Amino acid sequence: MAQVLTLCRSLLHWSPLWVRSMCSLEEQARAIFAAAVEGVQPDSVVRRALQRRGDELVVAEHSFKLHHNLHLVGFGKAVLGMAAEAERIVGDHLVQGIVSVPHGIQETLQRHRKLNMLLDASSKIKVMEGAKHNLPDTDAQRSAESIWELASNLTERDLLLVLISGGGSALLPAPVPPITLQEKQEVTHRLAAAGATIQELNTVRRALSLLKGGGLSRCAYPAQVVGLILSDIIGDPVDLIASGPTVWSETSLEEVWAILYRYNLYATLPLSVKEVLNQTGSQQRSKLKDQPQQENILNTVIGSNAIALECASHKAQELGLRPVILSPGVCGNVQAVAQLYGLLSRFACSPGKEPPELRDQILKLGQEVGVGSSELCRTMKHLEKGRQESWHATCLLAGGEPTVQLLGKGKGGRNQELALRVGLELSRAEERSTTVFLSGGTDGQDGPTEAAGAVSDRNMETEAQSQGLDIDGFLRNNDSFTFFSSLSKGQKLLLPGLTGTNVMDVHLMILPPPPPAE
Ligand SMILES: Nc1ncnc2c1ncn2[C@@H]1O[C@H](COP(=O)(O)OP(=O)(O)OP(=O)(O)O)[C@@H](O)[C@H]1O
Ligand SMILES: O=C(O)[C@H](O)CO
Repeated sequence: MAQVLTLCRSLLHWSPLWVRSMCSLEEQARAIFAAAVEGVQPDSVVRRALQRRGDELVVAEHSFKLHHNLHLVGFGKAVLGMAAEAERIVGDHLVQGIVSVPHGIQETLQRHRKLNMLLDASSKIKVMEGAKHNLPDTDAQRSAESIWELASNLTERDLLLVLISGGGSALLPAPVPPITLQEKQEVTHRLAAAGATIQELNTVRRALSLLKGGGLSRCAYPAQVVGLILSDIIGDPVDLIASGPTVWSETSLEEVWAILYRYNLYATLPLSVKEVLNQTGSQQRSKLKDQPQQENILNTVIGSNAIALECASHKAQELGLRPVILSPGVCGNVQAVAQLYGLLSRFACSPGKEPPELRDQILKLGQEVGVGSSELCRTMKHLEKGRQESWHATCLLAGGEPTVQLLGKGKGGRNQELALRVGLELSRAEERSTTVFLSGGTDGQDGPTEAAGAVSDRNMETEAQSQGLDIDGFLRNNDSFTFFSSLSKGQKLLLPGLTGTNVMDVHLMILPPPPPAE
């Protein structure tokens, strides 16, 4: 008996190694990324969020009576799949629905055989495509008008399910008159081109729209409104994702003007925009009278980067790795982010004790890229333990949306550029680590390329040199896609195809333990 127990213990002890030997670190990294994306698929997030108990719908522990009183609207890049799943769950009580989705998405989903993300031929939901190239256009404006009309005809008997995901702002344009669509488009385009953040952009969008900033739920009053939100902004701010059409928000005019001044737009603003902003103060006072309607609104985040990282963490564990989640809020310059990952790899791979200055460098850099010192200290503790447990590799997971300063004319994306820069950090580090790094966009598309991201490791530079590829030149030209397409015949590219979801980017680094110190 004792022998059997010992055998079982040793099998349990070594099974991770056995599992690991089944596939390379790179294959494991790819499988973990796939699990992150799988966990935030539009259908699975809706399935987790909507519970059906007879004629009752339960969302975030709130229960709603269903009696053929359900209406559905949606806008965003992932809402077609969300709508298909919602209809599978509560379709028998659905009266009507309208979703505003990107131009060409039905054809693309058909092509990728993502049939579960498409509506049945007998669906009660009308699909309206628009916003070519992610820009609000007259098609999207027509969809917004139809959604407005549906919402404004509801009564207190009705329940409006609102499906929201990234890209929703462009798919629901309803400029406050006399602002024209073109004028609104011009303001947002100029702000984006001047480098405004999504938070700044959507703060301005809310002030110029009838439906954003809670306008849709005001319009649906006195119906109950349930917003199911797939987040694509760091920190999951429900008032800013798709510019918060179901979230009561009081526009701070000072903030809006400050943003317009900051990006030098004030002098050249269309007159209509100035007129609307000047009127906003008095409109807001009248909206305040409607405040009790907030009780009719439930907003819940059903998918986010943090959830994707949790799913990735489970997969890593299944593969016998020691997962640690650094943060779902990595932002800032891609160069600083790459340096941070380089330092964390050094930390994990230092035989014995890490160099004395390393901790301080990591904490300092963390501040620049949105990672707090408590998150970093917790992660370093985990990595330190990994150095001692010499048979388990650690899988460090993070997510967010770093930024790239575009100076060149090449083809690339922030994930491929990050993978390239981390590859360089690993190649040029003194420690000979076997760390593998992966960065990928959960939507399956990194910048204007067909790849979602790429994988890199310490051998990248040597391989590039042997193929005559000048890494620094590719970086200067922001040409990471061309680089990875040429390196090892494109084998390091991450090519999942369109995923149908979007919770920003996922970064993961597999850190095998260093050889024991002599
Ligand atoms: N050549 C390039 N190299 C590196 N990054 C690039 C390049 N061209 C574009 N980008 C980056 O790609 C991003 C735009 O692509 P994409 O549409 O995938 O991102 P997004 O704005 O986050 O959209 P989504 O929210 O749908 O993911 C911008 O952050 C831009 O800086
Ligand atoms: O639609 C939008 O506003 C962006 O995707 C952020 O949510």
